[in-house]
Amino acid sequence: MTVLDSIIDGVRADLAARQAEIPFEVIKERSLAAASPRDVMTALNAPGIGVIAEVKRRSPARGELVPVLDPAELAREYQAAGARVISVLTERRHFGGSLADLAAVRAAVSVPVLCKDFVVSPYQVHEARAHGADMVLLMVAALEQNALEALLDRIESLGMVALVEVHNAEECDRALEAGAKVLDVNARNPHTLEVDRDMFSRLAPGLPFDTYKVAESGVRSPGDLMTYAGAGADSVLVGESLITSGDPKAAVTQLVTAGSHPACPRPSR
Ligand SMILES: O=P(O)(O)OC[C@@H](O)[C@@H](O)c1c[nH]c2ccccc12
Repeated sequence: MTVLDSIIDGVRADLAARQAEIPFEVIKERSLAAASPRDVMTALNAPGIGVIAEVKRRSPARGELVPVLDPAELAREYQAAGARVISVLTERRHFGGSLADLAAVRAAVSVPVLCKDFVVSPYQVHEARAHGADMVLLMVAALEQNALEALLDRIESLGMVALVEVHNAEECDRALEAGAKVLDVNARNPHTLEVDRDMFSRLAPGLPFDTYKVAESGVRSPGDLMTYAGAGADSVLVGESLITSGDPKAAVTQLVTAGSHPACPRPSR
């Protein structure tokens, strides 16, 4: 059993417990009654290379990242430093997150918010929206093709944007086939947790020019952002290196500054 398999098992068990408490119809009503989604595409398409900054308490690879983390305060710092979208890890068992973290961040910032979880059921899409999500992650590696398509449609029908995560060429084809408009190439292999920073530059040339491209995982510095920009990334998604930097606001500022520098390569879109 790979790391991804065991995470998904835990996600399904937690999901079953929540479903036993709140019926699908109720969570659906709450998602429809929530404040309208924010405009993700306009935020992502601002000039220069974008920074999506992640609120992440722990990781399967590193354990706890910092002892006390106030998600709302951290998100405010990310926004003040110029992050375009704030990603919130909501998975509990391996990342220490929660839907409460998502709601707290959504209330603290005015930029769009990404729900980062292992979504396997429509129930989770409605939960995400009910807690303020504007964007929802779908991992191709965790989903059969028909589930991927159905979840993507549901995310869009609620006015949100799907961030579709891929790790290889076959997953890129499946994501595009499903109609993904925003793709993220995760340099971390979800089965082994190993980071391969060349993954983006191998996959990006095969993607349509009008697909919005996010490079994800293992971004440590403005240099990494420039490298990904040179390979065609429109935005980078960064978690761990911000959280552990000691000064997340300064770390985001450095990335945003590099991404808007005239010498930074521009995507061709
Ligand atoms: O902390 P990093 O190395 O900057 O990586 C962030 C992000 O890519 C990582 O949290 C992630 C990528 N895909 C995921 C899927 C689920 C949970 C988490 C993730």
